[in-house]
Amino acid sequence: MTAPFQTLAEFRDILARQPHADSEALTAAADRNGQLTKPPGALGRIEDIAIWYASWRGTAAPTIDRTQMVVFAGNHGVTAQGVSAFPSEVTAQMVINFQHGGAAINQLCEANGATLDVHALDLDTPTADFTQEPAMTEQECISALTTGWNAVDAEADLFATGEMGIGNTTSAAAIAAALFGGPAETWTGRGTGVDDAGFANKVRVVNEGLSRHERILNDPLGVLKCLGGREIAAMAGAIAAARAKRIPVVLDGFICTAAASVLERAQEGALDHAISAHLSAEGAHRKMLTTLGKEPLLDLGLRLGEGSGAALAIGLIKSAVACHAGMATFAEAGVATG
Ligand SMILES: O=C(O)c1ccc[n+]([C@@H]2O[C@H](COP(=O)([O-])O)[C@@H](O)[C@H]2O)c1
Ligand SMILES: Cc1cc2nc[nH]c2cc1C
Repeated sequence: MTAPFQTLAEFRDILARQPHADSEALTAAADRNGQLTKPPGALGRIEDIAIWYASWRGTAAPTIDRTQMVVFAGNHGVTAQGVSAFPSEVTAQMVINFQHGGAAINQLCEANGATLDVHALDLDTPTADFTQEPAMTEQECISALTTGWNAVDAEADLFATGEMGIGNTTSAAAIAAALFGGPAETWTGRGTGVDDAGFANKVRVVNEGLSRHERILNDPLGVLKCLGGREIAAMAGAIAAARAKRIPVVLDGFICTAAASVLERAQEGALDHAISAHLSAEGAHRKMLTTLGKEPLLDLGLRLGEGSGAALAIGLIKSAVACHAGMATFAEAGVATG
């Protein structure tokens, strides 16, 4: 797909003109769900997932045949402030690991039947330290959004995204604090595992970022540019591109949800086609999801990122859609209704 925007203002306009769920397909899918051989509601949220999926695909009984996972990687200038338990070199090293098939996400995609694409965004040129200046120029931010937009396979019928970027939990916390307000400490977590002093330092850094960029805090795309990262902008671009193609999206953990939050704050309802895969162990993820009105599918204590939680949730979504399309109705099976 070729990205149809060249400025942040044009991207904002596109968000305002995105397609919506198909209400006829939703009604038809709900009707079919009511006829399937199970007590009403007995498959719990699995039923809701199938109906939601059908409403985005625009047919009563869709199937999932082509699931795409895309992991975006970026480096962060704010790591100069000592915000991570790991050095920045790990970002590029993990990208090589992804390419060689050695990371958790490789196994999770294989196990759950998803293709995996990895996009490394200018790893040799980290974003600027957001305590000093905007993390990205408008052009850099647009370029990252474009990479994300163009990464989506138009033929995919389920799209999942995740990230790799040492330092990006600090960026995600700053984005969340800017978008949703409230004290920095309520949005800041331990990331890869900083100690108490490290946590206090992250809170300081988030607060410095918020003060430095105070003027743009009411502009969600300005927040992305000033406090975000390339992989975060790319995830936002990809989530928006999937919406344009009516491809349902599976969101990963804390950083992915922060990227998604930018879209929701820029355009209410921008995440209606997205489902939260899991509740991350990163402390503020629950608050972020509650604010977005999203209930995560899984709660496994994950804090890996790289799309891992989303890959695990793909199995559930495929199962939901397979039941919906493949189960017999009471009439077909000759089973008596209650
Ligand atoms: O997905 C999450 O919720 C998550 C929570 C904590 C850490 N991570 C991963 O850890 C890295 C960021 O951690 P940090 O401490 O360097 O900010 C980045 O590569 C993320 O993929 C991811
Ligand atoms: C080893 C390692 C793997 C990761 N995968 C996603 N984020 C990560 C951070 C680290 C440190």
